[in-house]
Amino acid sequence: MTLQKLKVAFLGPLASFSHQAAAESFKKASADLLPHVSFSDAFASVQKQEADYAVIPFENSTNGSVVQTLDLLSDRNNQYKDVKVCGEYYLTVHHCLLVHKNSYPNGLPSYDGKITKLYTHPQAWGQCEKFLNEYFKGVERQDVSSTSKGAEIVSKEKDECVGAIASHFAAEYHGVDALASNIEDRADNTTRFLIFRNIHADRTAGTTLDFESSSSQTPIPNGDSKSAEKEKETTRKTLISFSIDHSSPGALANALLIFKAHGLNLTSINTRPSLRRAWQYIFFVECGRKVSVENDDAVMKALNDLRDVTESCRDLGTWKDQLGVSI
Ligand SMILES: O=C(O)C(=O)Cc1ccccc1
Repeated sequence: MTLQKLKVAFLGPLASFSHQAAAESFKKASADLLPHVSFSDAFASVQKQEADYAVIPFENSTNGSVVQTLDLLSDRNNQYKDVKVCGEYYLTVHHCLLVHKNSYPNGLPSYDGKITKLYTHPQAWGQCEKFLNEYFKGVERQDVSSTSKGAEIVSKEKDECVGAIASHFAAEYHGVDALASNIEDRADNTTRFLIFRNIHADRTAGTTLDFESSSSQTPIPNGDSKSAEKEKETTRKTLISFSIDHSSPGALANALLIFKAHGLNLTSINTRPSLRRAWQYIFFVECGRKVSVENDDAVMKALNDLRDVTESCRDLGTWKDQLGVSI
């Protein structure tokens, strides 16, 4: 029997932050990491079971939610019905301002203001505002599909008046220089990546990976072994989306009360436009609970109750909290 390597989709090209997150979160598994040109391509790969997992940025500690990911999760055309979150990974993100090789050998002090265009992924601008305002105020900004793509463009661009925001790793990979390093506004700049899989797929990394050591379906151990004790200390997170009748007073409050009733602690609420009617929204609620025998079916019960008070609702997955865990 040949054991096929796991296939993990990420936003490419190689040397993007998503590549780094995929490599680190799957370092204990035997996995092929597969670059994709967009988040939607990576999601589609998991839906079609061409990839076993996808690692996708969900929010950044400086710049907030990644709206493209929320839009994928909105799944307005029902394209990704089997794709659910199964894990998360926190990556500390350090950005550099990249320029042509040897164009500024003396670094930032010798910078003469000649750069007229900068490239990066939309997520990165908001993480480096202070630096950009100080050195590149008014310079044209061009969104590209990934930070690594920006570094690649700088390496190929004949006109030397361009720069990109990306990692040191991307600088090395594409053969460009870092004019400045650690240009992020905050030293603790961290991106939370969600790990997605297809609920119908049988291939899994199983207990090799920290994030998959228990799923919402796994019965909670009730013994007094060390692992049972540890498991009880674990927080599980769940993501649920729903839409409500906006004309009905209290509709949102009623939906949120259901989380409280089942002991699910609300940790974040996001919205995206419903795109069915202007000024109406899809709500994304993330909640957490410490696992116990008593609350093992809390999510299922909450979803049942939510169906009575929402227009539509969807379980987007349950996974193990990695924030309180030493990784
Ligand atoms: O463009 C990349 O490198 C990505 O993986 C998306 C991204 C951009 C900025 C911070 C984290 C992830």
